[in-house]
Amino acid sequence: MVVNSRFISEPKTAAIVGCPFSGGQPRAGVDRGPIQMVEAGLIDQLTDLGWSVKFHGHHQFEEVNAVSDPPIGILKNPRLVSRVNEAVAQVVGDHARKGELPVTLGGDHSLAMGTISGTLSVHPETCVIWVDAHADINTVESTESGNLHGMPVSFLLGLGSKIPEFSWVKPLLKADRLVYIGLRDIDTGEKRILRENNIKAFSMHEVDKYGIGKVVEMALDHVNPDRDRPIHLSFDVDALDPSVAPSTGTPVRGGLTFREGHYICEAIHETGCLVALDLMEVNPSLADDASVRQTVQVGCSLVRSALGETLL
Ligand SMILES: NC(=[NH2+])NCCC[C@H](N)C(=O)O
Ligand SMILES: [Mn+2]
Ligand SMILES: [Mn+2]
Repeated sequence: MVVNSRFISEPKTAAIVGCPFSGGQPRAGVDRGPIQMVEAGLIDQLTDLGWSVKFHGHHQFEEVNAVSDPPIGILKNPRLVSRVNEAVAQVVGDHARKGELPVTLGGDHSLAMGTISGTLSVHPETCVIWVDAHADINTVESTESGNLHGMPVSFLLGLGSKIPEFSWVKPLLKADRLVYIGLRDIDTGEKRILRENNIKAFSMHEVDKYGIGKVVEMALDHVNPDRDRPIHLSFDVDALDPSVAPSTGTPVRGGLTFREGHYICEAIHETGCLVALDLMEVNPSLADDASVRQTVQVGCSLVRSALGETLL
């Protein structure tokens, strides 16, 4: 197996950043996602692909958990989410600085505030490909739920009013370096934000219209026209149809097929530009045992595809 990745040093090392964290949303159990993916054999699977894999156990957020954390406005667990993400940004940045590929396993998608901050601190030219049913771009003003997993992108872009607690998040992501694939459940306020900031998004409508091959090509042409910029792929497992990945906190029907999800990962691997990967929102406490096993396995196979597994 040939690992294709021009920004990663030899020997190609994948650093698993296990983040058992659920504070960005209300449903218990999403903190078990990374634990189950590792237990399902992900480390060995990546080793078999030719990676040297670093994994020193899941990150512990207990100390952070202890702080008293009343809502700020309607934002829930703001201090907890902020501190955990600040730590994640540090860890992801440290791995990236060493030329390793950080693979962050969530946990809820608020963690991307940390992972993408970490990546951008090392690779400022990075573009972000966000694969999700949701845009996760609510601002402090627009959020209706107050769940921070619906907001990380607005923090990274510097949109909305600033909260002192999150002052460590630098707005290093430019709107034209971000592209979405798989969207189908966007809040009214988010639609306006996407429009006003001219953010490129390929919803399921475009996936149906053009096919996934063309959509990925157009997405890359937008954020990475010469295929020379580093890519951070942030994959929310709820981008997949609930029949493919049922165990997740905010499932939305009409999603990506198994192959469409894997195709995205394979095509991004082929660019050789991947510098960081997130696999988020696997919640093993939702749905029956068979559905949980299926979702955990899909999570592992998406990671393998992004790290070079091919069908032939
Ligand atoms: N990462 C996710 N699953 N996000 C779901 C977000 C749902 C909704 N837009 C909200 O802001 O609450
Ligand atoms: Mn989502
Ligand atoms: Mn998400």
